[in-house]
Amino acid sequence: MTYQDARPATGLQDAILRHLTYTIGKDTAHATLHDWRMALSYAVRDKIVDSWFVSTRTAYEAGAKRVYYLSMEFLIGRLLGDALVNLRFDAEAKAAVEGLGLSFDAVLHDEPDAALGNGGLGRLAACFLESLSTLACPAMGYGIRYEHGLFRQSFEDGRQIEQPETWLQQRHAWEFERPEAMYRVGFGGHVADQDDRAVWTPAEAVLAEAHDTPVVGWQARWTNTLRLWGARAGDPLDLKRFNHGDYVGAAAAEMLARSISRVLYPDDTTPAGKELRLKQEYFFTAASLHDILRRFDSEHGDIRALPDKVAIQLNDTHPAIAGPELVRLLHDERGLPFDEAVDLARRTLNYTNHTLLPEALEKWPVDLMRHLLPRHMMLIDRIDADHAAHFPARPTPIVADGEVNMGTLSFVMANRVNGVSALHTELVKQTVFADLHALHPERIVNQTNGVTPRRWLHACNPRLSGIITGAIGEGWVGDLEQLSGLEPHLDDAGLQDAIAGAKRANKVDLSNWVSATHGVSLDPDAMFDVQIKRIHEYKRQHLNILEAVALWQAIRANPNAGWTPRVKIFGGKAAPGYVFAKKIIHLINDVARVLNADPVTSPFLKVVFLPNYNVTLAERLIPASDLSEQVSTAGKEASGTGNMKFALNGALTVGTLDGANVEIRDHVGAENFFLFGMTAPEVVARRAVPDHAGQAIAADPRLAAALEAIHQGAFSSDDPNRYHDITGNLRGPDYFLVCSDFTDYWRAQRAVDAAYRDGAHWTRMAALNTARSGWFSSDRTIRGYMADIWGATSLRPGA
Ligand SMILES: [N-]=[N+]=N[C@]1([C@H](N)O)O[C@H](CO)[C@@H](O)[C@H](O)[C@H]1O
Repeated sequence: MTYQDARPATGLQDAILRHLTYTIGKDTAHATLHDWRMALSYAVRDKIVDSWFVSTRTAYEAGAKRVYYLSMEFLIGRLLGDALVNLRFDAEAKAAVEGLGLSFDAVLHDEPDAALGNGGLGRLAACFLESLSTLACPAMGYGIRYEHGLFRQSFEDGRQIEQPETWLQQRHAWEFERPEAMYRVGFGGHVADQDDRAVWTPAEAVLAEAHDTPVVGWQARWTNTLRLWGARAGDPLDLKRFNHGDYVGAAAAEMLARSISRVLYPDDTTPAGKELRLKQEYFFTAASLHDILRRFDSEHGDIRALPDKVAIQLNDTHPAIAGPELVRLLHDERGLPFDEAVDLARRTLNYTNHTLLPEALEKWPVDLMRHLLPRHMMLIDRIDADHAAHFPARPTPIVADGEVNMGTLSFVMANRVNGVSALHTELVKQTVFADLHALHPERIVNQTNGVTPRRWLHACNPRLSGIITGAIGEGWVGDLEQLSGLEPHLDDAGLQDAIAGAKRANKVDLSNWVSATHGVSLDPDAMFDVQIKRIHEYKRQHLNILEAVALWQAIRANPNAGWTPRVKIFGGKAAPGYVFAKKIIHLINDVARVLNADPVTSPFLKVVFLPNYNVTLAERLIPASDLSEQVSTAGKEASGTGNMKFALNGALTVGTLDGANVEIRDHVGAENFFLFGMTAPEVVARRAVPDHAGQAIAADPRLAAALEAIHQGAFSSDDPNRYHDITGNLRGPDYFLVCSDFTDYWRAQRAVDAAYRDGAHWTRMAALNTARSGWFSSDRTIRGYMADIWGATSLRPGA
């Protein structure tokens, strides 16, 4: 079967009207914006299905090796705009919708974000699926169909308020139910020996029901599947109880079952550690492995060929139970000898580590694991003993101190383990997995993260995208390293003006939106200095706001010193239980209230915290950004991916040598990057210095004054002691070295001010960031996984 181009035919307006009538059941006179958006979505979806069927058939007939990406999170965002761009229908759709007298923007913005993730890890999974399709690599994503994604964030008196997210309140246009793909997943119960085979009899079971979303690649030449599992009870209603008027009891089983896929745990990096979370992790992992083996059996005969035909990627430790579960399916259910089952599983599984934060590595109490998954606990002990037997000299136990270390389990059961940036991978070898690395020196490899250029440049920044295509053609969208072709053109004044003009127009759009939705007016000629990411101490949003306070004080002291007008824009959610992070949010809002009302300084400095940061808000903010804040304590941010999106869209980075910042600086050139702060080894050394914060404060009066203002309640006159926990921490332990990096951060920010005042120079640096960021495409990352980890190939010639 040769490759067949699956690109579809057109006539979109007719299709929209047909779906409005026959799928939505509305006539044009009564249709709502939502109806039109659904009709357009169905019309577009029809065209994706054609590519989907061809891709699915081609993969089957090729008997190709398949990649399975197991992730508790897929931070997808909206799909309509992305589908239109990948189908190359965005222009026609705009014409069709406007031809029907509607606003194209309004229709697109009617779609809720699919916020099925917390941050970078979840968004990376979504970018990876899109690149897997663009590269025509047969693959499936497996995850959970949460009824409620990441909570909605709003502010009340500057405090974060969480409300349930409700993306499924209305029909989700992009999914197809697959009731035929339904699996029973057991929990609890006991294990008995029958004719020297372990037989697990669960105490309870839920059904995992599949919902498929097609993932279309660039130019719709290939479409893979994202399969999300929804949980439901075997018996949805206990009629006897119902007939006895016990209505709650009658629905209890259904409620209990559905709670497994009810809501996403809102913790980024740090694990929830709750029993329900472990149930979620086993639920989707078990259903996915069942489905993978069913498909394998339908295509291939001998299970011993599994590693040749299947590569499974574990997105962090969340699906780490896949190791024992696959051994259970091969050994207990299919009768393979234990060692062979372990070997097959190990050659099929791979694990990505996304963080070094000790508190982020999942550890489950042995009692809980034994209670919930008795057979798996037995297998974990046996795998542990088996590994220890191979390396008696250097014990690296999976089970220790009454806990199951899911990181060690993932490592021991993986063929390849990878970090997500060059620095992170080295630190993984030197710290969290140093012992295991010594035992298995070939196992850890690096795959530096990437982002899809379709969503994160072509779709979200059409102005810059058009200019680039005008200069070098459109090949860059599918082959991002072609952006380097821009560089020889950058002396052309016309091109520079166009690039500067596009950035300013994006900033005007953002200013209009911020003023319309938040009542804050922003000067589009001011520098837009943006920090958008989850709120966490290691990401140091409090270093950024401390600098804002110091700058405010400096401007007040000398208003006519020729300050560079700057707007500091923040966005990001704090895990609901993370009190210190929520305090940082409150502080930023309190500082914003005071600074923005200050007639002396507000022409030069404004602070805005935009609520409910999500994928769609990122798509609005990043094209309008001049400065990207990547200021984490070196050695803490495994990679970052926002940093790549900003560089791609011509925002300059002020950042530390942490995560992928290091590689961004290498690619864009040190002269086009504002570096500051200690390196990872310097951080470790500085932390050992007694009273390192006190010393830094004593050496920098500006820092001392800013801290004192916060401490004295300058931004919380209604509650002067409100931030004593923050100032107490920064003047004391300051584990993330905010104070020790402050002086150099201030220096870097003043260098940024100076550079921004030279518009042509700034534009050139910005354009060089774009031209030299091609390597940070998730297509490049996925090619790396295909070659170095999965041994998978593209089914499209020349991909
Ligand atoms: N979990 N986790 N880890 C992260 C992010 N918080 O989601 O994964 C992201 C994706 O690998 C990284 O970019 C980021 O540095 C890292 O902290």
